[in-house]
Amino acid sequence: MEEQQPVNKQLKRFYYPSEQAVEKPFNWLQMTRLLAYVKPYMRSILPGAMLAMLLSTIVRLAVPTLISKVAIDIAIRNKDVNLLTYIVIIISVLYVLSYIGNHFRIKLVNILGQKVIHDLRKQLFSHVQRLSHNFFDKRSAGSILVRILNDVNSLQELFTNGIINLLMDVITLLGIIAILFYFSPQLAIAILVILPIMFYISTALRKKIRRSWQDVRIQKSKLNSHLNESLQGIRITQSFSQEKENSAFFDGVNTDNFEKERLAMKKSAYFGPFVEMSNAIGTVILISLGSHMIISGTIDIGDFVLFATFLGMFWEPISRLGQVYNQLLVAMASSERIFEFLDEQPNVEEKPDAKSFEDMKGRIEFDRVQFAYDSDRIALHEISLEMKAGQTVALVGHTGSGKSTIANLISRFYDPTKGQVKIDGHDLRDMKLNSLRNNISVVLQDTFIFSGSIKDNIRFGRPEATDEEVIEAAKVVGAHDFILRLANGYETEVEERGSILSAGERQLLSFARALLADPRILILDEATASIDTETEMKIQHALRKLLEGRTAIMIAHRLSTIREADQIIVLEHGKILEQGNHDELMNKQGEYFQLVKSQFEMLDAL
Ligand SMILES: Nc1ncnc2c1ncn2[C@@H]1O[C@H](COP(=O)(O)OP(=O)(O)OP(=O)(O)O)[C@@H](O)[C@H]1O
Repeated sequence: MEEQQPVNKQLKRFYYPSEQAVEKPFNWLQMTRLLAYVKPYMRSILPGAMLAMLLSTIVRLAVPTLISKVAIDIAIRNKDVNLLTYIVIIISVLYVLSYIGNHFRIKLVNILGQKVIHDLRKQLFSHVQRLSHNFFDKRSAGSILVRILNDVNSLQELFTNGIINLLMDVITLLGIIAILFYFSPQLAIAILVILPIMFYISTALRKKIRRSWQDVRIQKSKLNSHLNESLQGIRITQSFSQEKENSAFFDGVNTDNFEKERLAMKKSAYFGPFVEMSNAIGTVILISLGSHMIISGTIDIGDFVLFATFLGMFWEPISRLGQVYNQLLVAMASSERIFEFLDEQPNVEEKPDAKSFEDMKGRIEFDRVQFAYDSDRIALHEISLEMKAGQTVALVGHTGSGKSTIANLISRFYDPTKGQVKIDGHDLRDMKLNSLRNNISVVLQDTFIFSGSIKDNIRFGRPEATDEEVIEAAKVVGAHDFILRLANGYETEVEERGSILSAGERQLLSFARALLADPRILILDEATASIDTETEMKIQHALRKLLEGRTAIMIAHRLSTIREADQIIVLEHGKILEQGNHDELMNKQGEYFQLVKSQFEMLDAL
């Protein structure tokens, strides 16, 4: 613990904002929305589960009543062996029914819970997938993961056991109270008078216990976050020899976790004995008052046995009700977070009457386009440009000048705040998103390789492509040779992010992927940055092939890739400074000329 503080204070690292409240006040509206997920199963699973639950509850109440009021008070008192035999048979049949009822209740309720969770997770995932880039800009992947996994999981308990248990417990409690009052209102009042006091104390105790377990959960999530971050950044940690600091921080979080868990256990340990004590008080009242009542003939021995049995059965549902209440509060917080995601609408929306691109040519126009990611920082200032179909256009400029932003607007990952982005004369906002994006391939510097075979990674954009087409695409971009050198060639399985491949190899794979998808518009965002100059020379030819007949937007710092472009657009602070081909811009001796000069000076200095 001591070691953790200085590390934390000095470094301002490993900052994990606490999870939002783990529980929220009960909210009917939200509960109704949550319960709507059970609706599809109202006719299939739910009636069976309810029936099974009712059956086992009735047996639970009927057996003690039969034993006390019929077996003891009638059969035993009158020494009626026949009646006793009947009762034994009836009770046996009831228990068999209860067994069957319980079996089906547990089975059906679990299926119901799993189905609801499955539906909810499916809906959440497909909704999140459709959200726009700005949604992902604002959130870490980890926090989205937590909602799709943990928040949905925390609803599972409510849907599997919670709701049915709630009904079962309420019915059991009301049943017990009704039976007790029916047979002896006086004794019932005497025993149940302690109920509100016990209920109050147990609720207060539970609240404390609940808070402690919330602390444990928050601490656990910090532990998870740290573990996750540490494993992801292990290479950097090792290369900067920060293992000791990292371990010290982990020790701190781990110890905190232990402390919180110890505290929660300590508080929880009060609850069991408290329930026993409540039982004991009830029993004392029952024995002292009940025995007097038997002697005075106010009640029968059977009533006494009935009260004693029900008293023992009373606390279980009460304590479980508290548990369901906890589940409800946790579910409120989780469902609030889930609904917040589900209510999020994509910023980039498709109009209902959106049209499809028929045979896109690839002429791109920006008509006085202004764009800002945040309202206070403008990334593009009313720029106008035209990229003719089939042209290769290089976007050049300092870091942060707006090159990737232009590419993002062409793919319509964002909509301009002012002006229009058009392809073949159509405003992108009037077109179907799929029909636009099916015509565009983007190759980024940090290309993403999915887990799976090399072959399937190449055919990512066109899953129906044949093996021959995959190999042909790899050959054209010069990836074929290195793929053949892998353990299983095209069938080699790569892990998530393709860490067994070098950055350059991953890049070549993404070229093959782009070529196979055969887009009309190709965006290469710093795509050749990870490839060494020699390989780049080799693939220049492949690159030309890749660009052939398509409109290509290349974002590059390297002169060799830029100079062959038909058009070079020089950007600065979101504005176009210069435009033209290499020779024109060199003659102009402006910003581009300076950029080229500085690259040569840098090379000379080496
Ligand atoms: N997702 C985002 N959210 C908010 N601001 C962003 C986002 N992406 C980029 N920006 C900002 O927009 C401006 C333009 O960024 P852009 O990525 O277009 O630059 P770039 O020219 O491609 O830079 P680089 O050469 O470094 O890739 C920068 O000021 C950047 O900080």
